[in-house]
Order: sequence, then structure tokens, then C-alpha cells
Amino acid sequence: MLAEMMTSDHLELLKNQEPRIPHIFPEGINLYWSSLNVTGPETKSTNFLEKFRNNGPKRRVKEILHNVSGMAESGKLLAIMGSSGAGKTTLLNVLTSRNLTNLDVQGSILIDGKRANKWKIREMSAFVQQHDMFVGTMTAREHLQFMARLRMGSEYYSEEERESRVDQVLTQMGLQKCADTVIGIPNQLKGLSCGEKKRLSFASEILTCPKILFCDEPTSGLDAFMAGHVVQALRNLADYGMTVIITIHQPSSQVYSLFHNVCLMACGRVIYLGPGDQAVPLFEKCGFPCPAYYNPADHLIRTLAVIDSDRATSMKTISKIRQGFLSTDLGQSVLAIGNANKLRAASFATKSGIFSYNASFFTQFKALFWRSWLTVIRDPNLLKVRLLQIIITALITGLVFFQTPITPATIISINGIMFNHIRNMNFMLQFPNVPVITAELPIVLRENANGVYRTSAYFLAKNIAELPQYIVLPILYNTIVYWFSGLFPNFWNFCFASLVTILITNVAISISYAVATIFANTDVAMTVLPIFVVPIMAFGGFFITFDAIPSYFTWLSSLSYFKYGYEALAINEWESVTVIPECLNSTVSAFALNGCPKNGYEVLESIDFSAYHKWFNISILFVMFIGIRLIAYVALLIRSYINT
Ligand SMILES: Nc1ncnc2c1ncn2[C@@H]1O[C@H](COP(=O)(O)OP(=O)(O)OP(=O)(O)O)[C@@H](O)[C@H]1O
Repeated sequence: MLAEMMTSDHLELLKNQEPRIPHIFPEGINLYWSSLNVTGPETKSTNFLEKFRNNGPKRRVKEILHNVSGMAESGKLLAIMGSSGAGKTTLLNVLTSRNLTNLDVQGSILIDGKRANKWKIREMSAFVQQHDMFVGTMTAREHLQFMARLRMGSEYYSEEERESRVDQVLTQMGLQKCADTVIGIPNQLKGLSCGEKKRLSFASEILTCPKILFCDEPTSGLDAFMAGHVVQALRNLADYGMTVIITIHQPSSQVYSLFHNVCLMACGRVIYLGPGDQAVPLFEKCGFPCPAYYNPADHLIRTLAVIDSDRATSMKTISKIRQGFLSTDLGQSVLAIGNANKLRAASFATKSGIFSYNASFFTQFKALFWRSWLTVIRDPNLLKVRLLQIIITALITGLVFFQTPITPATIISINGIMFNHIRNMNFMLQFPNVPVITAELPIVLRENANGVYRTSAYFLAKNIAELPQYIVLPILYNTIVYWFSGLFPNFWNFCFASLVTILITNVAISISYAVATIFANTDVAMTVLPIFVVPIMAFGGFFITFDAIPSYFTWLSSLSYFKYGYEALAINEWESVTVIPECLNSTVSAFALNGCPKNGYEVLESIDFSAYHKWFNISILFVMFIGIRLIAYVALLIRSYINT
């Protein structure tokens, strides 16, 4: 596979190939961090309550980074290494201004000598996070086309230029052979290998040629062979001018040899920062030689690890090596960077707090619509299974109630058909939709935090792309059940019943959106959903008439969309029934009703429904559909804001 990676000749060719696309290989920049001090609460907060407590005035703080200074040079691959808890991730988070909730950060970050704020860094850099997140039903090429549309923008680059850039990054990352393979969904859909996914992550980040590329643990979960490919890909980017900074746990000696520079950390301090091949000699000079045939990276990390059972010795070792480093020229230059913090460096003039999106709202909408649409039509769980479920359930229901005649004994069954109709349309689609949204949420939040698109563009595109299935599936269900079970045989009555079915489905989907975006976790959302839906269903008018509902529960009944849907269907059916012949001269009661209703209006009266509410119910369902969707949107907006 290494042969698949670009040779320098290939890259040279590419570099000169497309004059219209600027900055294919960026001129790198030097990034400095000067006297970074980070403190945080003694314990990491795991939930909202703890976060709240940790923000209180009396929190106990601990030092996470202490006077950390250093630099990442243009066109060099820098690996931040150290044992667990050394502060690698915190340093990367500070450099990228991410995940810093609860932390107090002091010090400065400079780009080519100028102070840079969070927005400037984000503008100039890209961040590949440890865990890859993709919409697994897309192919590698489609994913890059999607990203190119949003990140390069259709206003600045034509479609051909974007296509050409996609081809370039596919080649650059050695992904040509799997370009048209689906990315895959773990345990569901076989797709790209872990190493290919990782390289695809790099590919999407380098589409716009950021000057700095940050990478958190790019080799985690990969075997040594794949890890070698991935780091080689990063090395290639550095060789062509990018400033690449990664954190890494346990590189093999082959991977270690690819780093230009390493930053060794222990106890929140920089112990060594300089060329990879000078670290082992320094350790040797300090009295810690690397045993023969030993992986140098293992030796360095092991020597700097803090062993709890012998903390004093570990601290002595760390301090000795740090002193040894500070006495070298490299150490002196790091100290000098630390002192630069005290100087008054000029700042970049940037807009603060605003993302400037590369693509217009409409371009974002189009790209997101295309992705959501692909997801809908390709995901077997989403469409084929739903289609099958709807047809089978409708056929069974239709056959159970096949051509039910209108008699005193069957009035309640006909009402049952209609309530069942509402209930089935709710439960069949609402619950399965929750995990679909919660699974996509982290991808959306990440892409949104990276400034790829607006939350509003995503939400609108997703809703519109999904709408056709939530119109077609209810119509299909209603067509089968309506004609099989023998409801009032009139085309317009059938159309009205279809409208009610569509609205109920969409209210149910709105609720699944709201619950999923509010709770964001599949298990919690799936547990909370029935707590809300089941009582509301109980007040839907079938199990208990409205007169019998206790006054303290009437508010719950007015929230019951089951009631509005059921009442609308019941009016649609019974207002057309002018006479129930068996009841005309009868003194007996209809089954489960008081008396024997002589026509459809009397049936409606007997179940506390008003014939005048037909369109009122439709309006309420429509308002609920839109209103609850808006609640879901606001929840998503708040999540995006917190995540940014
Ligand atoms: N938000 C936070 N609140 C409290 N403590 C934190 C926070 N972030 C990090 N820490 C603590 O700071 C120390 C350094 O953590 P960090 O994640 O940076 O280490 P690391 O070198 O990346 O370790 P690993 O390789 O295991 O991820 C740890 O003791 C960690 O518990």
C-alpha cells in the first residue's frame, strides 16, 4: 500500500497541474505557544450538575499545564508524546481552542510572531479528531464532494475545479482505489478500513489547504502497518509545506522515524522539544540510555512515565532530563519562546466570535439536502425495512378488520380501526427514528463546530429530504387499511384520512426529533419518549371519554395529538353515515356505548366528539408538527452553540 501513497514526483506533477486552484500546497507558517498555564478542577466533571458545581467559587484546582512553551515549524511534522495524563490532549486543545470548558488558560499563541485568537487559529488550521465520524452510506468520493462544496464554496470555485481538487486529495492520501467504496457503518455496512477512514479524515480537512493541521491520536485503533501509512500521509503533507502537529501514544520505531520533531511531555511540562533523533542521545547524556534493539519511542515514554508506587524517583528522573534539555541550545530557544509571552506582540486583526462560512446558505442547503437524500435512499434500515413494516402491518390490520359493516355491534370496532390507525402510524416510525437522529447528531455537531455549515441549513435540508418518505409511507398505509377495512367508500373521505395520517406521522416524527436533540443520547431519549407518549395516548379519546377525564389531567388531554387525529378520522367517517338501520327501532345499546346511535352524528356525540372540529383538528395537528419541529431546532441550536 505504501506504493499507493504519492511519490514526490507525483506530488510535484500535481503541484504544477492545476493553475486555477490556488494554495494546493500551502506556504506553511510557524506556530508558537508561550508560557501556557492551564488549571482545572481537581476532578473532571462528567455531568451537568458537576460542571455547575465546578464553576462554583470554592472549587479545588489542579495544575494541568505548567509554563508550557514551544513551536511547530512550517513544513515539519511535530509529534506530542508522553505517557497517559502527561497533558498532550490538553495542549492540543489549548492550541486549537477546543474542549476547554472548566479550564482556566493563561499564556499566548502566536502565528509567525503575531498573537492569534481562537478565530484566527480556526481560520488557518484544520483539526482531525481522534474518532472519525462519517455518514457511512456515502462513498469516499461523495463525502469529499460534499465537503468540497461546503468548504471551498460554489461561489469561488466551479464544479470542475472542486472535482479536480477532490481527485487531488484522493491521490494525495492514497485513496484512489477505494474512492467509490462506501465508507461503511460499524456492525451494519462493510466499507473502508480504519486506516482508509483515517486518511479520508485528513483528505476532508486538507481540501482547503489549511496552513496548520492538528491531529489527535491519528493512529489509535490501527495496527502498526496501517499506522505507518497514516503517519506517512501526514509526513507527506508536512514535506509539502504544511505545519502538522499530532499527539501520539506509542509509535513504532518506523513511525517515530517519520517525525521531524517531537515534544515530550510529563506532568504537564515540556521535557524535550526538538528533532526526533536528538532525544535519545539527550536521555543517554542524562543517564538514561536506550537499551539495544529497543524502540526509541517506548524508551522515551517509559522513562518519563510517573510510576505511582515510586513517584519520588519518577519525578527525579523527569526533573533531571528537563534540566539537561534546558541546558542545551534547543532548551534555551524554548525558554526564549516562553519569555516572548512577556513581550507585546502585535495581534492579527480578526473578527471575533463569527465563523465566516465559505459557502452561501443556499449552497449549504443544497449539499446537505443531497447528503440527507442519499442517506434516506441508501440506508437499508431507513427505507426498505420501513416500507416492509408499513405494508405488512397495514395488510394484517386490513385483514383483521376486513370490510367491517356498520352495525350496533361493530361501531366500537370501527372506532378501534381509526384509533389503531393513529397509534400504529405513531409508533411504527417515531421510535426507530430516534437512534437515526442521535447517531447523526455527533457528526453534525462536529461539522458545525468546524464551521462547515449552519445548523439552520442542516435542519432545513434534513427535514425536507426526509419529508417525501413521511408522506408516501402514511399514504401507503392508509390506502391499504382504508379500503381493506371498508371505511366510508368515498374518494374525498379517503383523501382526508390520508391527510390525517400524514399529519399524525409528521407530529410523531417531530416529537422524535425533539426528544433526540434534547437528550442527544439514544438510551435516554428512548426511555424518555414513552414517558411522554404513552400517557398522551391514554387521553386520546378511545380508552376514556373526555367527560370522564379528571380535571387535573385535562391539560394532558389537550396535548394529545392522538385525540386530534382520532377525532378528525372519526368525524370523517361518521359524518357521512346518515343512518344505522339496526338502531332505528332498537331499544338495545350498541356494544360498549350508551344507547344505540341512529346515525353517524349520534356516534360522534356518544364518544364526546364534535362534528364541527374536523378542520380545527387538522389545524392543531399542523401547528403541532411545525411547533415541535421548531423546539427540536432550538435544542439543536443550543447544542451547536455549546459545542462551538
Ligand atoms: N477538563 C478537565 N478537568 C479536569 N481535569 C482535566 C481536564 N482535562 C484534563 N484534565 C486532567 O489533566 C491531566 C492531563 O490530561 P490530558 O488528557 O491532557 O492527558 P494526556 O496526556 O492526553 O493523556 P491520555 O494520553 O491518557 O489522553 C489529567 O490528569 C486529566 O485528568
